[in-house]
Amino acid sequence: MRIDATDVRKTYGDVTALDGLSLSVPSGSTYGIIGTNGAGKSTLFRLLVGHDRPDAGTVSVGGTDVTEAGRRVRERVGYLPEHVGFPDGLSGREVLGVHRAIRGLPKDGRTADAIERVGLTQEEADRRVSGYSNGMQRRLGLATVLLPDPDVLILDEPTAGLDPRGVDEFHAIVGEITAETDATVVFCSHVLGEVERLCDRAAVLHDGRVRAAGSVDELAADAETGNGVAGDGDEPTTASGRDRGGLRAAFREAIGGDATHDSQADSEEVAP
Ligand SMILES: Nc1ncnc2c1ncn2[C@@H]1O[C@H](COP(=O)(O)OP(=O)(O)OP(=O)(O)O)[C@@H](O)[C@H]1O
Repeated sequence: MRIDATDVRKTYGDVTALDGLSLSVPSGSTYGIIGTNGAGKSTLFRLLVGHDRPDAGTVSVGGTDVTEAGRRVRERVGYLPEHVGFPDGLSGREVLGVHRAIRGLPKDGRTADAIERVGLTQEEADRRVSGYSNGMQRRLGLATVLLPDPDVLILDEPTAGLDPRGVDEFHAIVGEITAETDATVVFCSHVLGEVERLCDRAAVLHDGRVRAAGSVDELAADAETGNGVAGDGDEPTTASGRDRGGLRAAFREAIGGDATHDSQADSEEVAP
């Protein structure tokens, strides 16, 4: 399913979170959103699943306007917010059972499948979530969004706080999903190498607007050759900027050399 956001504006009091943002995510792509803190990534994701409404502009998933038919869209979308809380008294398996029931999904073994898919052991799934580590909670969160076999996955900083093994395992899960299904996967991350590794396309958000978007190769190559901000063309370029960390250059160029944000991106680039 493709995703389109057109001229989207969203304010919270005096704060403009999204300032005329437009973005197109082709069906079946793995799309990385990179941006500075406060760029509007989480706001965009909330609008994509109808948890919030734009002040202006339109957001659609699979051609369906999210503002008009949010519930229908959410049936096909798995959304993992940045912070997920689970009731302490329940086991991981029970949490999944509640999610399955709320979504009206059949009891057909999908809970056990989801547990296995995210790398939780069946024994861990029977433990109370109050005793889960951060990594186990992230895995459980991902399992909840995989339950309905969604057409679209929207993941808000899914690897934040994971140790290197957890990050690798998350990458493997995304790799499996993209290899075995035609799901569209959109996630945001501060780790540019992760976006380069996993995504075919990416966008740079800054101050509530898309500053650059396109195939990862194209963005990286354009930044390296000084061709300026890339458009959102369909064909990747042949030059592979991936090998040379070119996405970092694209990010720098897109946010206009803001020194504070730049150093943050650099430091997080090397973080696991
Ligand atoms: N519910 C809200 N109430 C008030 N301001 C908000 C709200 N949600 C977001 N904002 C503001 O909107 C701007 C964009 O926030 P958002 O959380 O979307 O950014 P982000 O790119 O996800 O940031 P981060 O990388 O730090 O998670 C910020 O200035 C933020 O303070």
